[in-house]
Amino acid sequence: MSSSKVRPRGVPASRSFASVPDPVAMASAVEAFLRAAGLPMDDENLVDTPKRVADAWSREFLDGYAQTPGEVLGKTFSAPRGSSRELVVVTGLRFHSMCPHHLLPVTGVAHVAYVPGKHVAGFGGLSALVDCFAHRLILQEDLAREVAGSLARELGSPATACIIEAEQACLRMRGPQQRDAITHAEAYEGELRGDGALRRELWARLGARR
Ligand SMILES: Nc1nc2c(ncn2[C@@H]2O[C@H](COP(=O)(O)OP(=O)(O)OP(=O)(O)O)[C@@H](O)[C@H]2O)c(=O)[nH]1
Ligand SMILES: [Zn+2]
Repeated sequence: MSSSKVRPRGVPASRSFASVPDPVAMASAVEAFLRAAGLPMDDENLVDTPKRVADAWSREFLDGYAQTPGEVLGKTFSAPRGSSRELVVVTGLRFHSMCPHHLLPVTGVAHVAYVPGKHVAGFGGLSALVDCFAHRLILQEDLAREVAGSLARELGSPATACIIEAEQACLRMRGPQQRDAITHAEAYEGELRGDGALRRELWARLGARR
C-alpha cells in the first residue's frame, strides 16, 4: 500500500484527511499557484520557493497532525497527595498557527491551568500540547477547547482551562484591516466550567501577571 493512503498517527477518524503530507506534490501545487498568479518562476528568488513552502508547511505548520496529546505531554508524574493539589497555572506559552480560512499566520500566547488529578505534567509537555493542536488548521476557539479537553483526559484532571490571546493576520492584514486587534478565546473543563471560586482564583492569577 502506498504511504499516501495512510492516515497520520493521532488524527481522529472523525476528521477526514486524504493522506499524509506529500512535499513533492505540495511543491508542484505551490508552483502552479505562483504561475497562475502570473509570476515568473525563473526569477532567482522564486525558483526554490515551491520547495521552501512545501517543506515549511509539511514539517512545521502541519506537523501537529502526526502527534497525539499523550505522546507530546511525555512523561507524567504521580500527583502529590493532599493539600498540594492546587491550581497549576502556566502563562505566556507562545505559539504560531495558520488560519484554516485564508492560510495566514496566527501568533499568540496560551495560558494553561489545571488542578492535578492522578497525574501532573512536565511544563515542557504543556507547551508541546499547545503546539500539537496549533500546528493544524484550527480555529482559535477549537485550539483552546482541544488543549483544555485533552489535558483533562490525559492527566485525569478535575479542572482544566486554556486561554488564548492571538494576533490573526487575516484580521490585521486583509479584510477588516484591524491592525491592532487581539482575539481572545477560552475553554474550561470540569470544575472550572462553572463561574465559581476556582475560576475567580484562575483569573486573579492571570490578572496578576498583567
Ligand atoms: N471565530 C474565528 N474566526 C476566525 C478564526 N480565524 C479566522 N477567522 C475568521 O473567519 C472569517 C472567514 O470569513 P469569510 O466570510 O468566509 O471570509 P472573508 O470574506 O474573507 O471574511 P472577512 O475577514 O470578514 O473579510 C473571517 O472573518 C476571519 O477573520 C478563528 O480562529 N476563529
Ligand atoms: Zn483567516
